[in-house]
Amino acid sequence: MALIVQKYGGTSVATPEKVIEAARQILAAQADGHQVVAVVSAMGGTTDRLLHLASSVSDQPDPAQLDALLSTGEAVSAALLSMALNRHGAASRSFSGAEAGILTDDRHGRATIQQVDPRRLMEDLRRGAIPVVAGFQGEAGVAGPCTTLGRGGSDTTGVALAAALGADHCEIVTDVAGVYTADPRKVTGARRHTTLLYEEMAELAVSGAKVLAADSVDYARTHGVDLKVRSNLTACGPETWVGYRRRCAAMAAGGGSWRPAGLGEVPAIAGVATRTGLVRCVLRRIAADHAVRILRGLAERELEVELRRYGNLGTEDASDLAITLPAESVEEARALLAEADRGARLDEVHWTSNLARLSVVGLGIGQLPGSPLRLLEALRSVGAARTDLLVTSNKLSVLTGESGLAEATQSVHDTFVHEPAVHRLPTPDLWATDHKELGASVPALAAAD
Ligand SMILES: Nc1ncnc2c1ncn2[C@@H]1O[C@H](COP(=O)(O)OP(=O)(O)O)[C@@H](O)[C@H]1O
Ligand SMILES: N[C@@H](CC(=O)OP(=O)(O)O)C(=O)O
Repeated sequence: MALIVQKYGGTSVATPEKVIEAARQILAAQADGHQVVAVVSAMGGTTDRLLHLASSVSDQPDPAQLDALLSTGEAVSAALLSMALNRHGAASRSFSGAEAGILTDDRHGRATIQQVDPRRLMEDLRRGAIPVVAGFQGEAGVAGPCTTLGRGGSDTTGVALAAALGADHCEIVTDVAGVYTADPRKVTGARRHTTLLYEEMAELAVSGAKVLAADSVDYARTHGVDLKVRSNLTACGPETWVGYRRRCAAMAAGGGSWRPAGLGEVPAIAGVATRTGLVRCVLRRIAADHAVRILRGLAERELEVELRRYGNLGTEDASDLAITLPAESVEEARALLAEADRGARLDEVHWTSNLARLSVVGLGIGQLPGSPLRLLEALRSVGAARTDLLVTSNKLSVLTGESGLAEATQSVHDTFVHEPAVHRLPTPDLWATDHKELGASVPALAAAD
């Protein structure tokens, strides 16, 4: 019937029992007449253990060797899953990313998929076999060295294979039943979405909702791959669909009429997400050429840095510069500042660590008057620190302290998610004709699970 790519995350292959359960679900899909390509992550905790192992041998491991090491985690789970499938009589073999035809650029540790040649997988599918692909990895050009795609990269492997194989959709199998309005393990009352648009999911993912890796959502959007996020406990339970086509279908089934949010109406909230482990660096009164040198240096090193503020607070020739970066990048950033500082005065540098960014995502939320104020109020009501408010059309975000983050997130979720939602959808070309015919509105949120 359909060709489906099923990606099993680290939590879904964490133990031999879970590997066997994954095999059972794959076989059930095959028995239903579907062709399945499985993609697996390393068994839960393995990648962190391998990183730790590397650091106990070298404080600066060669990036290519680090990739060679990290890719073994996925190789283990792929081989185990194939064995479990074989044991139940299914033809199956495991593939490394390279064997599966995944070609990347050569940026070790954060490679980008450039091309996928799925012919070997297709041969196996034609023979009725079930290919199991090690996620998170590829090769830098044909017969090039092994590369890895960055944390959470197996999601991108699944989506890229689904696109290359022309699969019906890509299933992301994980330890929750879909995408919620906040991490359901941390926020009481988080509600599962039945459908989400790529744009909503992409903002949630970059804001820290780790249920899907941000790169995989971008890949899915550009290649038109529908994503189904579901629990590893059952293939028939609740789920969340991410993509235009599925939202259209859900709208058709929902009845009612769709309309964009009017001026002053509350847009639908996709969710609240947090990122921890951030550090803020403020440089006071630095000269413009110096600021440019620093920003250029950060960009050249490809450090993940957010420019939070750059502005002149009164004096003509000097401004304040505020940046936020993940704690892992601080050492490199400090070295860069010291280098850029040669000959300049940099005595007023302030570092603040243990920060978190708390974001509220919703299409059009930034254009709604008063919504930034409500975010600040929600934080104030629980005594949470708040600084560097950022407002974009689809997101409000603020820096706060890591301590008290749970309470702050709950308060912001209570404030925004329990308000009545009106659906505000972009009209990509794909929809231009469809939505008029469908003329339906969908409750974006299922009843709380
Ligand atoms: N908005 C959200 N919806 C669902 N899960 C979320 C959300 N935000 C964070 N999560 C977390 O993401 C986790 C799943 O991601 P991850 O641990 O990377 O799983 P996997 O091992 O399957 O890749 C969930 O257990 C949940 O705690
Ligand atoms: N093993 C990699 C790749 C991955 O995607 O893992 P998971 O699916 O468990 O998030 C990581 O830990 O980042």
